[in-house]
Amino acid sequence: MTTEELIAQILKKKSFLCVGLDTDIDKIPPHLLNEEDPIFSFNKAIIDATQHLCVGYKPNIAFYEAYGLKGWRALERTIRYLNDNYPEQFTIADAKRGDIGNTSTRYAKAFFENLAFDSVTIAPYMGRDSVEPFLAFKNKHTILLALTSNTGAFDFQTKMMDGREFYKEVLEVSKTYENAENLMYVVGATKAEYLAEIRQIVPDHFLLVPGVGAQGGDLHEVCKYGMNKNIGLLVNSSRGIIYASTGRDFAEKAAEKAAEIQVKMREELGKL
Ligand SMILES: O=c1ccn([C@@H]2O[C@H](COP(=O)(O)O)[C@@H](O)[C@H]2O)c(=O)[nH]1
Repeated sequence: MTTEELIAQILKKKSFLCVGLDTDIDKIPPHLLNEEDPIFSFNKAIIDATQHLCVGYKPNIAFYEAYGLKGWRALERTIRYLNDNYPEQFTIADAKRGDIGNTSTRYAKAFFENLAFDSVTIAPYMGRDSVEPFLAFKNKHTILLALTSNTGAFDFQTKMMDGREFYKEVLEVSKTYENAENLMYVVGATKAEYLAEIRQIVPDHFLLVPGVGAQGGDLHEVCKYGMNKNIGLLVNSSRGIIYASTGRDFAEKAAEKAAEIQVKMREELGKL
């Protein structure tokens, strides 16, 4: 999917919500456990109930890898279901990969070609040659961790390096990478006050913002400091939406939670 197509979807749906598919078999409604593939059945119901309220889905790969082959099969079915039925949805493999170039190319093929995701999250720590193999894929997006939502972000990301914070170094240096127009960045909603300075460095790139909902980030603050002329935000909520109920009404309740966020997003978009 191109960035222009993503922006068009946001304007059409008046939403920049991404629903996180962090599907944990211990948290899904018990009646689904009798199904042949409970994880996929859960995801399918959540997707069908929320797709009109959001523009993207972000399965976190850890929740699938944890179940071995069964988990990978559920992930494969989920991304295929999305691409076949809702190709307008922007898909994110939250995998946080990155390795020497030769290996990064294989990761890129796994997520962009084999699984056909639109984007993948990447850790910047190994530098240029670990990121550029992902950027080489046309109309695919590489989402680099910049300033993450967790408290551990202060261990390294905000430390000074050559006169500026490390996360700012990540932003500045990555702009010089080949095909940098295919970059997006992760910035945690819990650190919304940093967004104004981040926007000075990357005014045009899209930001993936996790951390509203269960982690307590504030949507209004994120929009105030992070929105640009093309919106430039994809705000993710996982647990706050998908585990709204553990009963048979789980999909309906998830849609209610997604709708609550979408209403606020519509208001924020109205201010543009
Ligand atoms: O800085 C980051 C980077 C990634 N995440 C991931 O986003 C979701 C958030 O889930 P919630 O349930 O809405 O808290 C999850 O997959 C994280 O691994 C993040 O939270 N922060």
